[in-house]
Amino acid sequence: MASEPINPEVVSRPLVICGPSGTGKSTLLTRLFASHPNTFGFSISHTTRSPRPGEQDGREYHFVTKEEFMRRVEAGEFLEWAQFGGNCYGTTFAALSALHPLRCILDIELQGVLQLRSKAPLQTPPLSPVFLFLSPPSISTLKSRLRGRGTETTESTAKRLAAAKAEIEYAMQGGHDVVVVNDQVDKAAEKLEKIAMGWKGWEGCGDELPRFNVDELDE
Ligand SMILES: Nc1ncnc2c1ncn2[C@@H]1O[C@H](COP(=O)(O)OP(=O)(O)OP(=O)(O)O)[C@@H](O)[C@H]1O
Repeated sequence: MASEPINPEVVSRPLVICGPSGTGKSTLLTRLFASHPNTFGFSISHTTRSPRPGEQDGREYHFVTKEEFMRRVEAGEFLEWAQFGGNCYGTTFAALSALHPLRCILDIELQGVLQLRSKAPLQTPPLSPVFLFLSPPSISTLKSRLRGRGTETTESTAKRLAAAKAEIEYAMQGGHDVVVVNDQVDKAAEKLEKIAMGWKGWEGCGDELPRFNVDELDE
C-alpha cells in the first residue's frame, strides 16, 4: 500500500473501534500499528484493578483506587467509564488529549460508545469521533473465532456472546458511522487503513452490515 501520510483533517477525530469480542479488533489494529508506526496513539485508561506482573502504572493503565476513580467520575473527568468483573475502567479527556499529534484510537465496549456519543460534543473544544463497527461476517464465524482462539472459558464465551447481541443490535440500528466486515483479513485491514489514515474516499469505503439473525447468539 502506498505510504501516503495521515490526512491532517482526521488527526483530531478519535477513531472508536467497536465490535463483539472475537471479531478481530486486536488482529487488525496490530497490523495497522505495524504498518504506520508513530501515527496512532492508544489512550491509556484508568482502572481500579490491580496491576498484573510486568504491568507498569502509566504504561498499560493508570492504576487508581476505587476512591480516586469515583472522585474523578464525580469531577466529570471521564469521557466514558464502565464496570467489568467488579473493576472500573475509563478514559479521561486528559488521556485522550495527551496523544496529540497522534490520532487516538479507542477500542471500547457499547456502554462506553453510548457515553462517548453523548459527551463528545460537550467537550471544549468539541470532539468529533468516528465510530467504526468491526463486524463479523456471520454469527457462526464469530462463535468459531471466539472458541477457536482458545483463550476463553465456556462461561466467559457465553458472557461475550451475550454482550455481542447488544453490540450487533446497536449496529443494526445504524449506531456507527462506518462498518467494516472482517471476512478476509487482508481486505478488512486495507479498509481499516484507509479509514484510519483518512485517505481520500475514506467516508464511503465501508461495507454493508450483514443481515444478522441475533437469535443465533442464544443457541
Ligand atoms: N479475517 C479473519 N479470518 C479468520 N480468522 C480471523 C480473522 N480475523 C481475526 N481472526 C481470528 O479470530 C480470533 C479473534 O480475533 P481477535 O483476538 O483479534 O478479536 P478481538 O475482537 O480483538 O477480541 P477481544 O475484544 O476479545 O480482544 C483470533 O484467533 C484471530 O486470529
